[in-house]
Amino acid sequence: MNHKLRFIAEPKTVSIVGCPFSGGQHRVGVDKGPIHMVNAGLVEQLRGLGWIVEFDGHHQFEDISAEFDPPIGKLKNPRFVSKVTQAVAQVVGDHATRGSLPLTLGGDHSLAMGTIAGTLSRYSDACVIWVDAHADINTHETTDSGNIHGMPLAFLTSLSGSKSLGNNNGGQPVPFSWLDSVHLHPSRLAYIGLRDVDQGEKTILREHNIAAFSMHEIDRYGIGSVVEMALDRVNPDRSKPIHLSFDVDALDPSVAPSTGTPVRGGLTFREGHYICERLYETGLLVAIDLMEVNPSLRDAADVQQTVAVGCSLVRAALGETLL
Ligand SMILES: NC(=[NH2+])NCCC[C@H](N)C(=O)O
Ligand SMILES: [Mn+2]
Ligand SMILES: [Mn+2]
Repeated sequence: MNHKLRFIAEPKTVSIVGCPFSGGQHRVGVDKGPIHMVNAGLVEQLRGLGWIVEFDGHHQFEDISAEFDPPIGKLKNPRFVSKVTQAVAQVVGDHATRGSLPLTLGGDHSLAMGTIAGTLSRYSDACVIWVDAHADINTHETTDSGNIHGMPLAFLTSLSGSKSLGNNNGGQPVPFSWLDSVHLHPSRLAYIGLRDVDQGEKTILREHNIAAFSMHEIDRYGIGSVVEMALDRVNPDRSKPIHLSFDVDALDPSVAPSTGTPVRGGLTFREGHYICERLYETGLLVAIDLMEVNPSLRDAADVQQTVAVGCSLVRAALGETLL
């Protein structure tokens, strides 16, 4: 069977957006994730699957020193995260507009503010499948950690925004004001793999009736049914473009140990791959994120395993395992 991608031009092209960025959380090293994945041979692997692969080096993000980026409310590094994600939105949007499939390698998950905004700039009706142990939908009010990688979906769904950060930034635009015009409707978001959701996030998921499939539902119905249930909620007639945002910590720590916020009881190797394979098979994928690989955590064997599994998930999402 020949699996065709509906929205991607032929010959099918994937554009790797390497984002060595860690400003959305506090552990150093997650910025090395994309470098390790590319060094592990990802470009050649994707060419081996028949893709034209564009990769012209990792992004260079100009640091904003902490001195010029004090917290706003509880938010840490708001100016830096805002600036980087804005740049990422532009790049991802440009690739999508050319009919290529942007593959963003993180880096921490705050980057998804950029990737999803970029996708929406080209495909305003896109839906998001968010595979993660965490809901990443804390607002400026509910966040305990102040780490913006736990908040991208609050900004994308406009639960948080520049307006909630006040309007005084020394004459500079308030961080995240570039996102003011971006709105991901909560009915376009579905989660798979959740198991560590903060109390305030649970309230948000309930109040906005967001499709959330936790490990409990995966145990109960099996991953095959859960992916269809998620698609039924956000893409009932299987016609809208899909953005896949995959946080490697969705996988069980025994499968992907090198990540900053591991939570036990996660997806097996096959469950993670099944999600990717099935989304590819729909023909509706338009963008992929693979986030939170942190090669500075755990020993060399664990790092090698996590990087390898990250590459393998990407290959599965780009058609490797389908016959
Ligand atoms: N992308 C991630 N790994 N996010 C973890 C978020 C953890 C926690 N919920 C927080 O707000 O800080
Ligand atoms: Mn996570
Ligand atoms: Mn995440």
